[in-house]
Amino acid sequence: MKKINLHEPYQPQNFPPCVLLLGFFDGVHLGHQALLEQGRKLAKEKGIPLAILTFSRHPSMIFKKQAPFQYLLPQTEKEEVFAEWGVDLLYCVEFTSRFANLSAEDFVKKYILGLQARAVVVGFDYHYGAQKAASALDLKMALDAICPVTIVPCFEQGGKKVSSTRIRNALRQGKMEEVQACLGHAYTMKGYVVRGDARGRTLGFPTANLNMPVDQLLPMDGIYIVEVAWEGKTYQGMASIGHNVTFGAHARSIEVHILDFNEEIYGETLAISWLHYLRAEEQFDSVHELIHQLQEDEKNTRQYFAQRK
Ligand SMILES: Cc1cc2nc3c(=O)[nH]c(=O)nc-3n(C[C@H](O)[C@H](O)[C@H](O)COP(=O)(O)O)c2cc1C
Ligand SMILES: Nc1ncnc2c1ncn2[C@@H]1O[C@H](COP(=O)(O)OP(=O)(O)O)[C@@H](O)[C@H]1O
Repeated sequence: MKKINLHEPYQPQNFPPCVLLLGFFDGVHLGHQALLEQGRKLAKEKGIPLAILTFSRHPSMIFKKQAPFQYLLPQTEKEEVFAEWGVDLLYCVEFTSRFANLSAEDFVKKYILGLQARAVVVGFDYHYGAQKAASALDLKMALDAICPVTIVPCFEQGGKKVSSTRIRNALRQGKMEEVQACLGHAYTMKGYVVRGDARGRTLGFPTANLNMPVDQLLPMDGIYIVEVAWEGKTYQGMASIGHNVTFGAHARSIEVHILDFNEEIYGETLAISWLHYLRAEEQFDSVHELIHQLQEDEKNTRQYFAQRK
């Protein structure tokens, strides 16, 4: 996949004809995947590259005072997913005031026809142009005669629209099964292992402490059943997102105890998949009670995986 950065006003270049998908695609959920499927099919039929027009940062960053934006999937990982889907070209626009103020007509001229689109695929709720005033239907009416526009209908799960907002809300409530149903796979984040207080091993439950992602949305605080991928292997585990309240005020940390595992892995990168919310973090009166609870968590975790088989 070739990535081409664009900054309004960009210099016209010799772009190849393409099938163009439009959108931000945060999380690349099942709704986004429906667009990718459709785009891939059209690109194959026409024998031309599949391209995506997206933004280097989330548009809300220029409208709201909220940096860093917390993504469902950090940009570099999203690009890896696009490449796996067979996307050939990624047009990445820096979302600036100048870009946001383009009229709908200018956007179509510069960023659809200018990028040599021969077919366009958008979702049913797509909007574009200044104040996002133009809709997917407007795009179809403006463009269809010269460049066919496919509008992908609403993709639902459990009778409700799949959207990045819905996934964010579910993450904030620890509803990991709903998140997974919308994504088509478990919510996953990558992090490398940093040192903690070296207390875990004394409890009989060593925990790999992960560096905190700065730009990815965390699930709600609590204790979870997880899967840990490391060096091409997958391990069962249980993880905590919280403040280790039993031991006084700590900054929020992500810690994972990997079952049936005993290796030093400081500095290693792990991918944690969040499968199921077990319980809230508790403040125990004694270390002994915490250990007892960790043993219970382990029992529940093993049971979960045994039943999943
Ligand atoms: C599955 C799991 C459940 C946990 N539950 C709690 C809890 O309920 N209350 C709490 O204070 N700490 C909880 N912790 C965090 C432990 O306090 C923490 O892992 C321990 O203090 C070791 O810290 P260290 O890695 O910095 O040495 C939990 C950790 C894991 C892995
Ligand atoms: N089963 C395991 N799960 C997680 N980490 C483990 C495990 N076995 C050994 N380790 C190693 O032990 C370290 C955690 O031990 P711990 O006493 O909790 O120290 P720290 O507070 O530095 O995390 C991990 O970072 C990892 O290198």
